[in-house]
Amino acid sequence: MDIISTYRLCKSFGSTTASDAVSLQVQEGEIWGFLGLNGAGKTTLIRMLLGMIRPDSGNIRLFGQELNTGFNQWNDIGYLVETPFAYPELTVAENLKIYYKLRQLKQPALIDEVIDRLKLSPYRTKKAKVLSMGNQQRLGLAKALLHKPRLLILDEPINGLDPEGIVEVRALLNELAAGGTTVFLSSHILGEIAKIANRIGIIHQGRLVTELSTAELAQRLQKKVVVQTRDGAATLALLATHYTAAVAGPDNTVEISNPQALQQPEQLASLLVREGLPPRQLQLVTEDLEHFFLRTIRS
Ligand SMILES: Nc1ncnc2c1ncn2[C@@H]1O[C@H](COP(=O)(O)OP(=O)(O)OP(=O)(O)O)[C@@H](O)[C@H]1O
Repeated sequence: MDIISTYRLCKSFGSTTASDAVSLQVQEGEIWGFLGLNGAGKTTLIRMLLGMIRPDSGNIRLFGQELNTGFNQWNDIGYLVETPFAYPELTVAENLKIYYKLRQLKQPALIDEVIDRLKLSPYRTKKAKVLSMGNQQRLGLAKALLHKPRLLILDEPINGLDPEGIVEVRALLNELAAGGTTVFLSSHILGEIAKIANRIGIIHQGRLVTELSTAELAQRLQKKVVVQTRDGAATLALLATHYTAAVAGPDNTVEISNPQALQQPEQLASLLVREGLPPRQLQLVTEDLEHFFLRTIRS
């Protein structure tokens, strides 16, 4: 079942189109990463999903039910949008207790459970205002997870976390997804989202430019063999007769992206040796995510 489904969702602020006919589907147990530059429209879409702002047109279904018509699934949703808000003078445990009461929960053990899960035990009796940014983020996640929602919506959840914190959040989200929780998260950090999500949507200027699984992403990243010998011009002339996609690269290198060269670089090496141009460097290079992202939003 689609846990989230949007159809041609539009929202403008004056002359700025923040959401331009966005249609997307998120299935149960997926970690769906919403990727875009600052101002691309991620928060706007998340706020529409949470009913915080109304779309100008289009349609949202959560758990198969239309959002505008008597939607009452909020107990199944946890969220963290933008900076995690906490009552600064209250302790971590007290902050969670407020959410516990607001959500009208009936299992006191949930608070300890979530404190433990988010590794907040050492800070339990510390006031929220003295927490580091990373721990404030954890407290925000703890609030979002307190009631064990089926759908977790997180806007930039790894902002402010140190590398260790990022690894922990990634493990936590994987664990939740393995247990059937659906996670929809936004980020502008490409490398991280590729590691956390199993599907990625790229948004640019309010438009969903592409949507793909992380496995598809790995396939779509451009690959090339980069060769360097003592004579760049001669190497290019030689390789261009054997490989259609041989071009001059920086620093006297030659770059070849033919599948044949990618699959059998040893043949290419033998050819160079035979012709008196033994390679000083022969490397299989995969496009980095930053480059893929820029290529995608520009196309
Ligand atoms: N309430 C608003 N009033 C006017 N313009 C807005 C409002 N909210 C968002 N925008 C504009 O809509 C566009 C999309 O903003 P949005 O916050 O959704 O982007 P984002 O991808 O979440 O960016 P960021 O990563 O910086 O949070 C931006 O140009 C922003 O300035």
